[in-house]
Amino acid sequence: MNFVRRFSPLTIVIIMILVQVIESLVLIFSDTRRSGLIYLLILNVVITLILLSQTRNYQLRRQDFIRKINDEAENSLNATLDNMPIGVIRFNNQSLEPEWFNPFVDMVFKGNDKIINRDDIKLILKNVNDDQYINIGSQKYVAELDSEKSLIYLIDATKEVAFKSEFNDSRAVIGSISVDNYDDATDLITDSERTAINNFISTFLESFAGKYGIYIRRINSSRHYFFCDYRILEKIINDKFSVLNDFRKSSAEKNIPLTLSIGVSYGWNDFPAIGKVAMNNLELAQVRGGDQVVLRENTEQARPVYFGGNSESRTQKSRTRARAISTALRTIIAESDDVFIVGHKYTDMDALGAGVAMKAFANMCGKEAFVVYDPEQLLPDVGRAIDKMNESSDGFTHIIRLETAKNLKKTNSLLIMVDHSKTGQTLNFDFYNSFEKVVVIDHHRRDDDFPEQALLSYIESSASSASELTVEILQFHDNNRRKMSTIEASIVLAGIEMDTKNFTKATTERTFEAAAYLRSRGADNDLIKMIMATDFEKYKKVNEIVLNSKVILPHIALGLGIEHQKYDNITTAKAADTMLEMAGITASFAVTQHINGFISISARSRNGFNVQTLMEKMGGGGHFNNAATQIYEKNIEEVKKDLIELLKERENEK
Ligand SMILES: Nc1ncnc2c1ncn2[C@@H]1O[C@H](COP(=O)(O)O[C@H]2[C@@H](O)[C@H](n3cnc4c(N)ncnc43)O[C@@H]2COP(=O)(O)O)[C@@H](O)[C@H]1O
Ligand SMILES: [Mn+2]
Repeated sequence: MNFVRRFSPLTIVIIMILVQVIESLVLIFSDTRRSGLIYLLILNVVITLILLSQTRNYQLRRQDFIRKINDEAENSLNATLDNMPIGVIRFNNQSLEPEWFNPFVDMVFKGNDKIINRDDIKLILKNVNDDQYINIGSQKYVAELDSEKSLIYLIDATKEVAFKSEFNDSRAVIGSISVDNYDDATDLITDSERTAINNFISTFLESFAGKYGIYIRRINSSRHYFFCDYRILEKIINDKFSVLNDFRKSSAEKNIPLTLSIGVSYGWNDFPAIGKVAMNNLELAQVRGGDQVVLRENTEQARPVYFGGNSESRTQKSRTRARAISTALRTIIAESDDVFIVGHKYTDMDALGAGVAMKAFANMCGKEAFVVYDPEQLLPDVGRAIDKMNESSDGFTHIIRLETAKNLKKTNSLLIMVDHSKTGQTLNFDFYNSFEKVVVIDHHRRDDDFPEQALLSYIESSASSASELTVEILQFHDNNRRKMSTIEASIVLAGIEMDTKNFTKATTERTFEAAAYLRSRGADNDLIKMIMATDFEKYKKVNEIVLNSKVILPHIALGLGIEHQKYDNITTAKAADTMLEMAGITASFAVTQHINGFISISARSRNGFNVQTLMEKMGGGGHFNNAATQIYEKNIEEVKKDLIELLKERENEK
């Protein structure tokens, strides 16, 4: 009968009426007495009432049961919310005030002696969007947002963060240390003196390794390798690779002009790749002038980080490298159909001079060569030099416009980039990109953005100019007595004169040797003066900036362009040059609005003041004593403020 309880009262009444009808029919047809029918009716009514009462009891019990289950479920959900190690916060999405939160949230914030408020909600929401860990007290949390329900879930990630940092700390680090100028310093000394220098180097580096717990191995007198994990590297980074300064000072005390170049890389698992990046970094540290560290993680997207670079590049006394480059370049030119030479954007006299010398070199190798310029980016002195070239000889001087060069270029042509090594600075990127074979000859410290397909690169940051480097390469050609005209020699010498400010800056004995060679090829002083003469109006604009200058910090001059006036590169550069000539000034900065809209800084310095790293911090670059940058989307005042802040930071670091 149990199943009957599940019927509804109406169903039971209908069933019982049917039963009554059937029973009545049976009795009528069996001729039974009328009183029997009445008894039967009464019996059915009683049965119906009993069944209805049972059904009602069943329904009531079922509701109680469901209610009880619901109560239990609610209690257990509340207990879970109360006890689970996840914070749940409901907030008002207009005011951001917390409306409800579970005890875990209370515990997180009470642990910090406070109750969660709208500022906490704001902070959490900011970090949800930035995908950051949230620091609350000593713990770290990740937050998930259910924006539809205005709910925040707060998950304790302290252990995860600790594990991650443990994991990162154990990354492998490989480093290579090279002693700069070791060969020059030990060239003309006795064996016992050399042994003393070797001992000094080994003892110093062993004590450096001991201090940090590094494993170090000597490969030869001037080269060491070291291994450690990232935890140790981090300490060395926090000390800003003070090993560089310590080594420079200790060797100076011993009257040995030595510095260190260090290449370091780190990463997971792939040790050969980490080692290779470390070696590339060492090469970069050396070509940037030595006395510095280049650090880059072994990942595709990692960018190099530089430390040091606090001494000017030392001159390589030996010209062995120039000879080797000259030989290698002859082979590359011999295998090419012809040669195109480009300088940097707004090609200057040094770039043009180096181009003319390389054209002569290619001609000596029996190949046709073209120096490419862009009439849209023509500086006045370069324009005058090109006009002079065109006046002389047969009218076709192989100094050609970019558009002509694009048409002449063949699949097997060679591109020589002179006076720059950043693809972003090349005269025209598409033109550069159309070459499969590229050679780089430059006197700037090497940076990233170096041409990937370079077959050969000759970078000597201690050289005065690119023109000087190319003259040396030229001199090592057996055929060097031929194929350089007076006007060509004059342009190359003008290039050296421009970068050395008439032999008063960055000159070495090699600069004068190159100049003597050019003089022997007929370089003409009057011609050079005519080419390099300053335009009268430009001179006035240079003075405008100089007159608007101030000594902003001890020995540091800052000149500003006049508001709403625009200046070209050379005017700004010349103003910085002029300010540096003033008594007591060791660094000068000219800040102007460029004719192309951006803000331009030219920076010049002397006496160990590194303007290159300063300009690098502002997105530019250049040399130790001669650097610049271009800044978009800021005005002169903002740039001036940033520059002064960096200069003050530099003062504090000293
Ligand atoms: N964004 C950059 N990244 C890396 N390096 C950069 C960047 N922008 C500039 N540089 C390099 O910084 C130095 C200094 O540049 P500058 O513009 O201040 O000065 C150069 C020329 O404008 C200037 N110059 C050219 N002709 C003359 C002239 N007739 N008289 C005086 N000054 C002149 O001389 C600087 C030439 O520098 P060089 O090419 O390095 O020899 C520079 O290295 C930029 O490449
Ligand atoms: Mn140049």
